[in-house]
Amino acid sequence: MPQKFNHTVKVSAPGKVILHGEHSVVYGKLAIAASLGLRTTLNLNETKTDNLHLHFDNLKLKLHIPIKKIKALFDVEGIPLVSSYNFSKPECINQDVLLEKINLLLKELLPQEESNVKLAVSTFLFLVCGMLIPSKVSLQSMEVSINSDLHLNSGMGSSASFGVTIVGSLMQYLKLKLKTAKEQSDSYDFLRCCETGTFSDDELRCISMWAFHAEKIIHGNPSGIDNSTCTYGSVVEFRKGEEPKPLRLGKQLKAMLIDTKVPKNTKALVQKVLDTKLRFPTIIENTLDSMEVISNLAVKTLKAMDGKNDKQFHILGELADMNQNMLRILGVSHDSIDEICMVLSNFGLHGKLTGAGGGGFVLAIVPYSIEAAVIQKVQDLLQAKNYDSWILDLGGPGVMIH
Ligand SMILES: Nc1ncnc2c1ncn2[C@@H]1O[C@H](COP(=O)(O)OP(=O)(O)O)[C@@H](O)[C@H]1O
Ligand SMILES: C[C@@](O)(CCOP(=O)(O)O)CC(=O)O
Repeated sequence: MPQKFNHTVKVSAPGKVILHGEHSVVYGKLAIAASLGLRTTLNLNETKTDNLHLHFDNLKLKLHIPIKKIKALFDVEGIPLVSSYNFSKPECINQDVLLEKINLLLKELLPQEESNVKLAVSTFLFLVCGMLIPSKVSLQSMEVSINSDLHLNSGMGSSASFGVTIVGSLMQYLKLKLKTAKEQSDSYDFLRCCETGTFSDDELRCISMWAFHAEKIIHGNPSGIDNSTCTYGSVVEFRKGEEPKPLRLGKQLKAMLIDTKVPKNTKALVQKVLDTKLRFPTIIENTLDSMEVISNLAVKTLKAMDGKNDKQFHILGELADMNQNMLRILGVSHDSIDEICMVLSNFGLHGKLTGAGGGGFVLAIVPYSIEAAVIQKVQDLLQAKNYDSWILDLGGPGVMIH
């Protein structure tokens, strides 16, 4: 075990679900997302071992990387990694050049590992290199453990939660280092050095931006909805390129989440929709437009909820059914999703896929008035078909320092 030494940081961030607008959000349409009570947590401890010790529990990965090998990655001389770079502008970093160097290192360190492990490690190294370069804080040995309550590759935003947790931890670490060393750097003014357990609005914006760039490594062309929701938390309206707008709801929303146990690949599904759009532009564009209308109506309905009766839940249910049909047209549903939606509909619940689809999770908003015995019966029936399910609160806090 590496010896514990000096600074420690603990940060967590939630996962997310998309209530309406997955896929259409990629094309600039309105979406609604909510943070989940399930979180990813990172513990960072400085050590004295000349290594970066990585423990990614969900991937059963334990990896030791010599610090000098990581420092060589951001040896900027001769390589244009950075052009007019500053900490709050991650887009200035030459991501392709940095990732190429990281991938070469990973070929040596993880020759046999599957691509999901390599993507997770390269995301981590990208953030360590990208965020530390402009800070002028020299990298020192540390132990980093990441553990998540979320299911990976299932549409719960595990990759964004993972990215936001890493960015939040590195930001908090930098704040501690800069404060201790009183080092002067461009980032010093930007980061609000404080001992409280909160991030400032500027810092949250910066966390979401860095996490968006990290998401590109795993997703290719993300809309930004996942990193925004995992950073800010709450139930939000989201449109690509804009900051999320929290929906102030009168009462806590609850959802049933059902695991199809079919793994999905977000990057491939986003590409599939694009391919279909290129072949049938009018049909797909009309479908995406209809999804925008559904999201707008869902926002209005959510805002009108007063918790007194189920009127708004009926409308939300109809909108969920329509949205699920649109997602079928886009070609991202799956037999298991259809089977689950059928079971739910027999009990007056309205399921739709959440996230990229192709498997992953089905989401159904739970009306306030539904009896616990009915919920139990639905869950038992789903279990009999080998589908696990949970009732979860929607809209908890975003990234947090512990
Ligand atoms: N807790 C975690 N530890 C390590 N890697 C993670 C973790 N969570 C997510 N990842 C990375 O993100 C990938 C899942 O991303 P993605 O397919 O987008 O699923 P999701 O819909 O859950 O975000 C994983 O294969 C892994 O590379
Ligand atoms: C399909 C999409 O709208 C949501 C993907 O969500 P997830 O990766 O399945 O959690 C893509 C995106 O918005 O970047």
